[in-house]
Amino acid sequence: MPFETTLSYNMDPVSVAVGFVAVVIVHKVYRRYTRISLADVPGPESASFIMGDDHKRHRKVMLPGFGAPESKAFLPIFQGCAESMSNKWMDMISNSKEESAVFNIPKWLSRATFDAIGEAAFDIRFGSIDNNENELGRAYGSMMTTLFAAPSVGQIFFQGLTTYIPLRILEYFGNNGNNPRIVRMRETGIIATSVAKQMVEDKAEMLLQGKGSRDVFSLLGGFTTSFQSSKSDKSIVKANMDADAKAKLTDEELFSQMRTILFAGHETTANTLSWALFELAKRPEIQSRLRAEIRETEATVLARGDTEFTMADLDAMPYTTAVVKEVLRFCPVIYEVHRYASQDDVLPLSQPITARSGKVIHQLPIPKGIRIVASIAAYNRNKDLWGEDAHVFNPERWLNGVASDKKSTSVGVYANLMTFLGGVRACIGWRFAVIEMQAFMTEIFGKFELALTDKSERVRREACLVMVPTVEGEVEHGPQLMLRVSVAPRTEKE
Ligand code: HEM
Repeated sequence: MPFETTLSYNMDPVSVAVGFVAVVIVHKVYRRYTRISLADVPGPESASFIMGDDHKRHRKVMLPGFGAPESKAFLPIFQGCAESMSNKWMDMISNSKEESAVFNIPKWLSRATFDAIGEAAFDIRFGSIDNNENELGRAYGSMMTTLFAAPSVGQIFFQGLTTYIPLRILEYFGNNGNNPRIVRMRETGIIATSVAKQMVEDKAEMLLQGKGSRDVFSLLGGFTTSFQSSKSDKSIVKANMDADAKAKLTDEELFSQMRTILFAGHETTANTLSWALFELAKRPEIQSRLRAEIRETEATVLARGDTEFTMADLDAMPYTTAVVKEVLRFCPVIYEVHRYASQDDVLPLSQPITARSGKVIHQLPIPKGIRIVASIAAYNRNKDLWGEDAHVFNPERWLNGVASDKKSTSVGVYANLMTFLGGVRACIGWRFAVIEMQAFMTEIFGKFELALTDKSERVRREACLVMVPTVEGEVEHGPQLMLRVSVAPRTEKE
């Protein structure tokens, strides 16, 4: 990286457990130009950008919406969105002459997960699966590839140069620049804010009428300064009654959080699911085993008179759980994080490394001010943790004890993976994401068989802050993963 003092760090398990998560990971930084322009999308007050005490305050406000019971209560919403998508697929397959159809998977999943985040987080029906007309859904759709895919040498050079340009000039450029990528980012930010404002207005009215439901926002909304004045209203969620006035979010902060949740809460899950479908399309034997477990559980569900899987049903499906964990290990869509050290530090290493000088190093000195690029993907494929076949997609490792959840260097919020990170900046929506994945995987693989196409043989992992599938030579077409989908036959017993 030109002009910057950067440490590229492959997430040694010991230093992750001992120091990285605890000390360094708290302090985050984006390359300034990217940060300024990217802040247009979630908003400058978003949890992704704020630091220190402000960050703690935002986390405290948001956490009640993302606990285990709250996330589990969203299962029927996720199942409904997955089913809407699969009903569309069924219709399109039955109308096709070939008894199968080719779908651009990330586009469908982006629409379905956008509907899911709308309903679960804000109690709003975006209806993207039905008509794909939602302006914000469409703006988000190909945003990451438009902005960050295949940067030219000039763009990379400019990014490096921004370290030396005064912040005010960069901000002016971010707010007024005509570069198509900056314009796109700005416009998406404007649409996202107007959607957030509309949602706040609608929701405020509902909450004040005592119609708040269990969506994340009903919990979040209670903390805003707007609601403080109406504290006497008994209808406002209990959280608001208990909240310390200093802990509340301003309206601007609330809009930023809503934009963060709208974006972080659907593109990550949509791309993770896309990679899941890709890995399974390559492996029909894993699909069959998964489908057998799903249909066996389905038979139990129907026999007891229910129509949908409960959380207990999903949690009692060991193979499906193993596949979900393996997808999250093998395909971490946020593949690296950027931090800087706010103080001198030292990180111990699990294995000594030999420097170019020949000196053997047992710990890594971290000087104040150094920027650290930490690879989540490298941690998730560390052979010491995941076995010699760490580079192979193999759900079996979660069943045969190789990838036991309780490693001696246990880090991360889920399954000892770094996919959702760990520590105070861990993903707030990880439970939400895991349950959403369980619901979508069960719906898709219970009903369909997936196969590769000529185009999917040319899939390329496009690193645009989120790892997005594109096709070699067709990056300008945005997210692309074309898979052939057919209805999975049922045996007489099923
Ligand atoms: C498979 C899906 C997901 C993955 C892999 C993922 C991963 C991550 C990672 C690695 C971070 C830390 C980024 C950094 O600090 O640089 C993060 C932060 C965050 N995620 Fe997720 N995420 C997912 C789904 C979700 C969902 C569904 C939501 C909300 C509904 C969400 C909301 C957030 C928020 C608000 C933050 C910022 C937290 C903070 O800085 O305090 N994420 N996510």
